Amino acid sequence: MMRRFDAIIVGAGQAGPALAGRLNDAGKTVALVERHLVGGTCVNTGCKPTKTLVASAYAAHLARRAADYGVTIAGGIGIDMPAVFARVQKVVRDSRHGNEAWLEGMEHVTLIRGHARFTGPDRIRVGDERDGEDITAPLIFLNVGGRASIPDFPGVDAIDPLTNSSILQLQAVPRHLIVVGGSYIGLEFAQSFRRLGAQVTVIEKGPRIIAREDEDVSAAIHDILEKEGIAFRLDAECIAFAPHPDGVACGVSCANGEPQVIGSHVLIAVGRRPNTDDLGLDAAGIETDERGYIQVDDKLATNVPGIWAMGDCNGRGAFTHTAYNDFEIVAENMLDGADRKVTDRVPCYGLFVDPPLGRCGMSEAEARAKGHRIKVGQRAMSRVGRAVEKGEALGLMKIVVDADSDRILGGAILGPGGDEAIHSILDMMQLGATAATLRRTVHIHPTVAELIPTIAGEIKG
Ligand SMILES: Cc1cc2nc3c(=O)[nH]c(=O)nc-3n(C[C@H](O)[C@H](O)[C@H](O)COP(=O)(O)OP(=O)(O)OC[C@H]3O[C@@H](n4cnc5c(N)ncnc54)[C@H](O)[C@@H]3O)c2cc1C
Ligand SMILES: NC(=O)c1ccc[n+]([C@@H]2O[C@H](COP(=O)([O-])OP(=O)(O)OC[C@H]3O[C@@H](n4cnc5c(N)ncnc54)[C@H](O)[C@@H]3O)[C@@H](O)[C@H]2O)c1
Repeated sequence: MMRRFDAIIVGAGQAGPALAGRLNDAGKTVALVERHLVGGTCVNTGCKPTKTLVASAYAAHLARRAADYGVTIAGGIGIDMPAVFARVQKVVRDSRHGNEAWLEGMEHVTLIRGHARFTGPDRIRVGDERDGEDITAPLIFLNVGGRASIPDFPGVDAIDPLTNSSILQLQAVPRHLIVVGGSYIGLEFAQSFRRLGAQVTVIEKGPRIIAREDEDVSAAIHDILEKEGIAFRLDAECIAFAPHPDGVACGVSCANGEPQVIGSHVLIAVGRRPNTDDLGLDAAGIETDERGYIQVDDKLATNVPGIWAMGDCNGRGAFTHTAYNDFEIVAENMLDGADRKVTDRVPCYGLFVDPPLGRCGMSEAEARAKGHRIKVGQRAMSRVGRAVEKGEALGLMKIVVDADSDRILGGAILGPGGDEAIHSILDMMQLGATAATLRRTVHIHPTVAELIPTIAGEIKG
């Protein structure tokens, strides 16, 4: 028997449940298929647990620095790792349960647990051949997300490496955590575990960490992390692993330094891959690129009429806010007669090391590469009053402006509250504002964001 719905959504991550809600309100029957945990990556193994861990790590760091503020802590500080992880798990559980309760309250939505696979352009098999069921709908929305990519490093099968998911199951601080990959995932875990007491080495194949950022931003973050005691091995070309009496030997074959790093645990954080390899896309004729990302147009429609792809699996964003924006685009175009497009959004994201990096639009290097003649306004956090008052004056802020039109092209704020303050530049960019408009805006004293109009007035070619 084939159950029929008005719509099928595969994946209860960041776009699927919200779309189910909109369709439900419009009176449509919806099958929402989820094979694992409601909330997907962000809620269960991504944003939420990591930002909760970052908060514990920040508390430990601040406690160690208490004397800088004239505060004494008798007997030193300790880390109760089971309590740290219990806090992480509670935040995750509460969020997941909240999502589940929200879905259960939707009258026309049926949550079906199981793995979904296309058997035709309008039909999906949930579960295996024997025990599964077939469902069909004229509208299908894919929100299948991604997972950690584990390259075929020599020896990787012999060492049981950690990913962003399994590292959250640890009950104790690793003695020496080797983090392979010096980018968003790797650096957030590296700093958190360092502050919670682990020795940490980051191994990166490129010549610098977070290579998507401008060199000065990348260097400032490297410097901050190194001063906290994190070791870096850059230009690591031939990474290989072998079991070792002390845990794991990681061959790094770098140009300089020891050829091996011996650690107790290895976290692999070298990128993500979309969950599209086991979705039966061929049965529906849905096109992907060579890395498995579903090909979509500017309104997130696939090449097959009636099928859309939202979130990480379409390769047009890799963040929770881009997945959610995908939902808004699809829902408003379909239900409200809107004309929203992916290319209308200004790229933005945070890197939640401490101090955090907030980013929007183009980096300086990107703007130059795209042929813009640019001007840049810049200031070190040591010259930002609020950062100095907080005793957190590490980092920098900068604004990139098109020299010909005076339009704001991008911004970076690495410093206390940088993840929040960046929205002041982001919102101006969404409105297509010029640096002159930003310069005339009055911001609240004393804040980090207060300096944004000042910098907009100091831009140089
Ligand atoms: C460690 C880490 C930290 C992160 N931190 C941040 C952050 O601070 N800010 C930020 O914006 N982003 C962050 N991200 C990225 C963010 O988590 C993702 O961009 C976001 O979760 C993508 O949402 P999604 O809905 O596309 O996919 P997911 O959240 O991955 O959801 C996809 C869902 O589909 C299900 N599914 C897959 N295939 C099938 C199938 N065949 N049948 C049924 N169900 C299926 C999966 O089980 C999953 O529940 C982080 C990611 C990681 C790994
Ligand atoms: N704060 C956030 O919003 C946040 C946090 C975590 C993750 N994410 C999302 O998750 C995605 C994946 O993050 P990520 O950090 O895993 O990947 P990434 O693609 O951002 O970076 C991978 C890093 O690993 C390095 N690398 C690649 N292959 C390697 C190899 N063989 N050996 C050593 N180093 C290697 C790359 O040079 C790069 O520095 C990001 O693109 C981001 O969108 C977002």
